[in-house]
Amino acid sequence: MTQSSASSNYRLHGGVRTISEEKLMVAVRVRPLSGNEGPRIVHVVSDKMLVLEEEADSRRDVLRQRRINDKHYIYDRVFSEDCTQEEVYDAICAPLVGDTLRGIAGAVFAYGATGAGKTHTMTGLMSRALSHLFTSIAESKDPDAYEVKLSYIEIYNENIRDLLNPSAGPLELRDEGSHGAPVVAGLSEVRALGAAHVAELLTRGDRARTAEPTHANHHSSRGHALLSVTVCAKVDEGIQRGRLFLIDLAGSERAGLRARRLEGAHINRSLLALGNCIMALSGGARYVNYRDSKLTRLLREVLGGRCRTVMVAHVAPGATQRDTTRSTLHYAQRAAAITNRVEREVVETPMHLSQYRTVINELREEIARLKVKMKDDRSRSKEDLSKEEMSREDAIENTAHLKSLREAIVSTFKQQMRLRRRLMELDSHLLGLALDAERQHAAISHWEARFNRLYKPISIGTRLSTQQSYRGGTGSTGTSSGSSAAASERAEAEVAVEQAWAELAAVEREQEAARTERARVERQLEQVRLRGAQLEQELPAHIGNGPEREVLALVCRVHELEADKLALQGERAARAHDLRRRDLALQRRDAQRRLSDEIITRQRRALEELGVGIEPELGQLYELYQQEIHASTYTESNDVYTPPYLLPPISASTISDVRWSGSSSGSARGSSSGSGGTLPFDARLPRLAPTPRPRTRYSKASASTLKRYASDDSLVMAAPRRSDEAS
Ligand SMILES: Nc1ncnc2c1ncn2[C@@H]1O[C@H](COP(=O)(O)OP(=O)(O)OP(=O)(O)O)[C@@H](O)[C@H]1O
Repeated sequence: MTQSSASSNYRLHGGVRTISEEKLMVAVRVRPLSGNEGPRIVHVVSDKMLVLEEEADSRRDVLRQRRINDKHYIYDRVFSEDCTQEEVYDAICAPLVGDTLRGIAGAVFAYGATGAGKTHTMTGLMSRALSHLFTSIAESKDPDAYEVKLSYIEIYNENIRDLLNPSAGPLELRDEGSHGAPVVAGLSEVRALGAAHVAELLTRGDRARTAEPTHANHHSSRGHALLSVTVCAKVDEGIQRGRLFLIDLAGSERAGLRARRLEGAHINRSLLALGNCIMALSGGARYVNYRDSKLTRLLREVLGGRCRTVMVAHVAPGATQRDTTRSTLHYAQRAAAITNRVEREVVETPMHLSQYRTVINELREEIARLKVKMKDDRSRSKEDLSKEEMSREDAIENTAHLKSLREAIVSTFKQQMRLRRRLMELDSHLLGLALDAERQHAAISHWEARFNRLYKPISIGTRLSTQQSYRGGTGSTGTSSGSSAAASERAEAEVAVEQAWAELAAVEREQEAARTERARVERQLEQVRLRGAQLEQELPAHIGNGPEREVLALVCRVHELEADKLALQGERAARAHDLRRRDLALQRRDAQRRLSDEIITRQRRALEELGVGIEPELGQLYELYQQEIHASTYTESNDVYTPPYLLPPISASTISDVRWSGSSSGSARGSSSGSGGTLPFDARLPRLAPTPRPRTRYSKASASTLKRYASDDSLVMAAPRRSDEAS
């Protein structure tokens, strides 16, 4: 697998073609009755209809009243508790997998109250969809033409977490791109190698989800989970991109434990925003406010966008759930009125900036040459025509020759454009691979810093054994003092690092293959260019007045338009690339800051354990640092948000020793003025630990890469060199 993009786009754009306008498919799944939820009030009548028993208004004629009040609901599909996971998959998700392979985006989202069965359904769909996808690819004509990538995020307390890289901090959601597409900056997209690999990734992601017991569900998901599967395939027009979004929403819940109020409020707020979007879209509103929550911003394509979307509403059948069931069924009915414009997406491959420039320059040169020839020829042909009358036979012969010449010129031009595009694709691919490599280095670096050790090699072939010398490592094995959490984190680190090395090796192999292919295409392009030049040489002698000249002028115009188009694409690519570069830099800063936090926290603990006082100025710096972190993690929407990175307060005893009250309250925003602060600097303070030895492999690689970023406007980023790594 390869973790690739520095950002993931949740909106589809590029060369798209509308397939059809379609209503959302709405299905309802009723889960089995559980022991403590009263008598059954939801009855599945058919695979399209269910009945919700309502309470009788009066005690007289209860049966009659009930019949009047009971409400019938009709949906595209209703699944009773007897329906298997397989049946649900076949009915709603299997067709979307076929679509994904054809470049069409599809989505399934599970909706409903807590404990209604959303995660149960989505877990079944996710594993089946991915194994179906890989089977279909394997059975296709050209399995190698496909590439599958996964990203998996959770929105928890309005923060976006990368479930495939949970140690990364909260990710930023940006509106960018030509359509204001929401982009999750810094999200890892992992290239999936096969069904088994995907199963492992999903397990890893699911383990990282936030779950707590609630009154209705002992393992309740407390955040919304969005799995995005992207399938790219090479087609004649460019790269066809199909996407499948599988979304497990958190369930709404009435106010519960104090500790859960915050997350409950966030869940309810985002679900309310989602409900509002559903109501607005189903009512045909001209303006739909997606901006009220991150969830709705991310689901913009899924609701009222370009996806073929299925909503699976989940209900519990018991009487105690009547209100939530009614509300869920109501929203599901409204959602059925939403229309999406389903489209097939073929994106032109993003190109490499320097390549844009080269191609544009070449095109402009070609245009200039053709124009000169036309000009020369016009004057000459006028002279010629005035001096000598061309025989009729010659004229016919010339016209025929010119026609075939013109066709040959146009054909070589097309070939050149195709080969140039291929070159750009390869450059762009190489650029992506370099970023992939960088990302793997960053992942290894993260774990090495986390455990202050160099990781042991893994045996995944001869290639990796060359890395052994570097990774022989000096770090301690870091034997944990028995904490099982620490042990499991270490085990996770081992697996993550092992995968990172394996991916690095895969990336290098791919880089090699891409370079070979690039050299081959370059040779081919040179031959075609020579041929084109020869054909142009023939032009002046044969061109005449009239329609031929017009056609030639048209060829020039086509060249000009192509050049203009490329110039525009180049600008767009430069902007996109710049953003990716900034994302990577931000990620680095974030990692550095975490490391600083860790160092400061440990040093503070050491100070406490040694019972030494700290000088007031240092105390104030701690306080300032804490406030800075608080300010930078405090977001508008999180008015009751607790920043995750607060450093632990210094214990009261240490503080009282120094009569400095700065952070003794433990408050993130405690006063830093201090009441004392008169104690001189304590000579027993431990020295700062020496700066951790930089990981040569990563630091050098990143330094050289960043330097290139700064100085080289060609935007080509080289993968870290082996010589760097070995040192
Ligand atoms: N169709 C079903 N058949 C059998 N068991 C089910 C079914 N649906 C749900 N369950 C069981 O009901 C319990 C609650 O389901 P689940 O965790 O999927 O609910 P949820 O809607 O995701 O809840 P939350 O929003 O709190 O995460 C689980 O123990 C699950 O195994």
